[in-house]
Amino acid sequence: MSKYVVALDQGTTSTRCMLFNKRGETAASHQLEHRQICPQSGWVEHDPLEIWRRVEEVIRGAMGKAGVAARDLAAIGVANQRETTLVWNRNTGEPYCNAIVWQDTRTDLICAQLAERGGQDRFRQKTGLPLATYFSAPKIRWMLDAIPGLRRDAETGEALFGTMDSWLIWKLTGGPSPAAAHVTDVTNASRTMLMNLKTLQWDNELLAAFDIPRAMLPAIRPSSDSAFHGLTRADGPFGGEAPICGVLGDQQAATVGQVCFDVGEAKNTYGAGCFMLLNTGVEVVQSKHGLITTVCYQFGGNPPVYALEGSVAIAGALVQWLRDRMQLIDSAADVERLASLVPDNGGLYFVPAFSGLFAPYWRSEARGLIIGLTSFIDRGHFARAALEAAAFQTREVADAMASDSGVPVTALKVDGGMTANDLLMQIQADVLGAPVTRPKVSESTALGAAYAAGLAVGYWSGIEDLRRNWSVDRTWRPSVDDTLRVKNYTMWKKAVSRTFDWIE
Ligand SMILES: Nc1ncnc2c1ncn2[C@@H]1O[C@H](COP(=O)(O)OP(=O)(O)O)[C@@H](O)[C@H]1O
Ligand SMILES: O=P(O)(O)OC[C@H](O)CO
Repeated sequence: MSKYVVALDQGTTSTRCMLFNKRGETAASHQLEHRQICPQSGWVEHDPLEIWRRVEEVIRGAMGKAGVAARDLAAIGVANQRETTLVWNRNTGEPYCNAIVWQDTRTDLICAQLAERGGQDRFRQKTGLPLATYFSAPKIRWMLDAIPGLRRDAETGEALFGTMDSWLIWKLTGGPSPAAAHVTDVTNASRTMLMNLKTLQWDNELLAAFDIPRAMLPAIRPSSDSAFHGLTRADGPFGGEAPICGVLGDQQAATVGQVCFDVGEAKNTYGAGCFMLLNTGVEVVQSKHGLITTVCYQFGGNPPVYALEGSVAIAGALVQWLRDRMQLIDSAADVERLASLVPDNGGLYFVPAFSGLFAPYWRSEARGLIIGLTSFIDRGHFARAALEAAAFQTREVADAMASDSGVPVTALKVDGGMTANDLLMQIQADVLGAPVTRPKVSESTALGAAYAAGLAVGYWSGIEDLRRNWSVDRTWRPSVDDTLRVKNYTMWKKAVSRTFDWIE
């Protein structure tokens, strides 16, 4: 019997490889960051070959720490930053350019032109998404327009498009050998703006509207698939053949890792951004309050399960910005120590609209601001305001979820890199006025990808097995009164309104 299921979590800021046992416990883990490339204002890129090298290193690192070989693995699951767009050559394996990251706003004009007919919600009925720079289709279109010869290669199928899952699976299964798998799963496909949410197929009307050739697109598969997505190559980083049977966008993976399998169950993940997903079952529910509709998961031949999502572009990325660009702190963890030096924000609000504002506003012309500056403000207030920004943005999407579902958020399951920050967790409970619970395995994204893979090969027999694995690490309860909570949130909303209409 195989000992472990392995998960790759290719995130916005870093890549992890984690091995899990049957109880969902971590047997080994290895993680590496990659560069955030910002060539001009509003542009964010990743180097696909650098990310592939990180993937190779973390796989070898985690397998080495656990002392296992490919034959010890029951299955492989992949979770990935969603929407980030890559195009590479099938014959050479060379990317045509850097990946355009989900936070990148260069496609503003493409989106605005498409919205001239039908408005921002022109494709929402089919895709669940507003026309926004966030999603893949405008990014593919930008590449097709900007890179000489790419459209010709795309039309013949020599140029391949993929989100990060497709790229990594193609590499792991031997690309550029002709046998390499060019696939994606329904959750990742639902973020491209090219898939019809109901048919789970690429949609001709959408392809025509964005002018994207079908020949460059991957095959769409279930998230958990016993007829696996591909077999790893013996000469690759796993050092042997193992089946890739689980693929999920990272936020959907975290929803699975947090065992939100019932309608009405939700989780919030704090990574580079912040993403709250609410399981809405097998029905497509359209939001009236600025959320998006997305495929949550599809296990084998079962009907897909959908979710409402509140996507916040900048959360942990703001902490990283304080570290790398402002050099206010040496490590992300330092922000907690600095923020703990002050009892409150001292009247300072930091709205990190670096990529415009996502949910619930969808304002691409907004830009970040810091407001409330007085001579009293010091570095501690900056750190505190940066943490509060994640908590206030989460409150806004929680309010939108409550309005859409008619049920208030009375408790929140959380995970992701930022939840290591205990002060942030207390701030979140205070801002929300509801308890916040972190599970023992806070790497829910990797765990969810492992679950999808393990379910496909019978390593876990069903979702009841997975539910038994979930347990509480710690819960934070609100510690401020309602008057203060309302006052602070009102000031936050006022600060947000000042970011609007900044870009002409
Ligand atoms: N102790 C901490 N306090 C605040 N933010 C943190 C802390 N540790 C990590 N982060 C932030 O969390 C993010 C990393 O979380 P992770 O879940 O790995 O994200 P991703 O999947 O986006 O790469 C980074 O943006 C980092 O700045
Ligand atoms: O890499 P993360 O965890 O910040 O997640 C990024 C999201 O998938 C973007 O939609």
